[in-house]
Amino acid sequence: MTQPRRRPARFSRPRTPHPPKPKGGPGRPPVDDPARQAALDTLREVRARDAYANLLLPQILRERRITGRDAALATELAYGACRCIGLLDEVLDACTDRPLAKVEPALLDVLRLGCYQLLRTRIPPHAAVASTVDLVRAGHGTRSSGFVNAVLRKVSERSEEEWLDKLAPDPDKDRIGNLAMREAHPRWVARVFADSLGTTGDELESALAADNERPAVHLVARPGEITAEELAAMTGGEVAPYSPYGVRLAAGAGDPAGLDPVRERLASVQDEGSQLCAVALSRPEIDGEDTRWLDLCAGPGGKSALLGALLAIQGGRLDAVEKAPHRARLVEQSTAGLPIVVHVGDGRSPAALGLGSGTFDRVLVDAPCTGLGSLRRRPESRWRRQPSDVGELTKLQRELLLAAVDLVRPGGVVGYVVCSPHLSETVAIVADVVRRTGVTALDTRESFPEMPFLGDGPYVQLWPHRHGTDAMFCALLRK
Ligand SMILES: C[S@@+](CC[C@H](N)C(=O)[O-])C[C@H]1O[C@@H](n2cnc3c(N)ncnc32)[C@H](O)[C@@H]1O
Repeated sequence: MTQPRRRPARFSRPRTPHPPKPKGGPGRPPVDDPARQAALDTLREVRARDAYANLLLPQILRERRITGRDAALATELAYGACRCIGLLDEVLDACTDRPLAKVEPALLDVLRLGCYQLLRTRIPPHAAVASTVDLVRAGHGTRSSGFVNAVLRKVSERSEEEWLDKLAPDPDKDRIGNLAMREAHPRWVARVFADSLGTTGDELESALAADNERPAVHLVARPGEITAEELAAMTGGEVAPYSPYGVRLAAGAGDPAGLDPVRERLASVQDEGSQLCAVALSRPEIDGEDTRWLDLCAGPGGKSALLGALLAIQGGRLDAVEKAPHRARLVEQSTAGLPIVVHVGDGRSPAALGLGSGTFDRVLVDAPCTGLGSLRRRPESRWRRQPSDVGELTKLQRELLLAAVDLVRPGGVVGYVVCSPHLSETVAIVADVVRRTGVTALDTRESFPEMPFLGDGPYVQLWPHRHGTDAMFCALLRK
């Protein structure tokens, strides 16, 4: 292994250039470090079984009764390390004498956990290394712990900034690659954001950085049952800036499922951007009847519940289609008591479900997508998604939107929504369907009257760094 050149530290965090060598032998008892063990188990399951960290870790914490500071540390380490797996691997690769692919996967998990602590937390380096090495010794013996100790000691010789200066592409030659590594995104995702924003400048950096922040939790107050102001007073949250039904919970407000209004079905958890896209469908004026609405991709039912509640007030019925039976059941649960009929089936074959051409006044297509607009919610997902996923999804999105245009009546409105800023999933799909069917693109910005920074239109692309919402895309079309 070549020793990286030392450079002056730019960060003020405490640094120990040479953390102590591991002590103790193979007979040492397993460590009692519930926070790091929980984080490590999460990293392992994410790698080995494609688990979702944001679903698995809360379960581990509950089962092991890990609370308070340990729970906070486990969360910071597990989510933080998952978010920057690619960056951690670049640094680790520079500190090992064999390719990372040849490192035993279970040891790689440990290295990632240790590397994250060294680069991105205030944990003193000697504590980060020693506690990580203890985890290895407990599970793998002294030989492996020696290897981990040696690699992490190398990592600890530089701060994150210094590693980035050494490893990131030259910004003058590859600005996107540089920002991608600095903000811990795959390069292709940074490219997608740059294409959608139309810049590789400071705004791209802000957009990438926003994915590394933990999002605020939003509730939606069910229309006709409770107002946003009442919900805010009951939950200690504050009325959200844009959605007429939104409440933003204070950071650290705890599990929203335990809040009284949520248990009593007066409210549910829903990103403010999702609320706005559902409400937008209801906003353009239409002539004549306005009582038959359709949600063509309904599971798990967040937007159906909001649309169904609006229809309960004005009179009408929502048909909700969902292909996956278990998700259709979730729609039924989340919309119980509302004027909604749930159909299990494929939205591309609506006739098989008894849904006729030209029968609906408004149709929502909240299509399956890459989810590149909600990376801040799913720590590991940016590294799991592949550019090759896009082709299959865009085919499905196009087919679903064409089916929606067929199902809406002349004069009715179709809303096309994805949680992604990828141009292939957004404007390219809509442009193609407009061209093929002759529907009219509405100025969708008019149906987001509360929102600033909506650009030139006619469609709406929300962004975490601009609006504090997920990066939802919405296009409204009139037949
Ligand atoms: C983005 S999610 C919808 C989220 C939902 N509108 C909400 O607000 O809770 C897309 C949904 O479409 C479903 N889906 C995928 N292919 C489908 C198809 N061909 N027909 C109907 N639903 C489909 C997926 O199972 C998934 O539940």
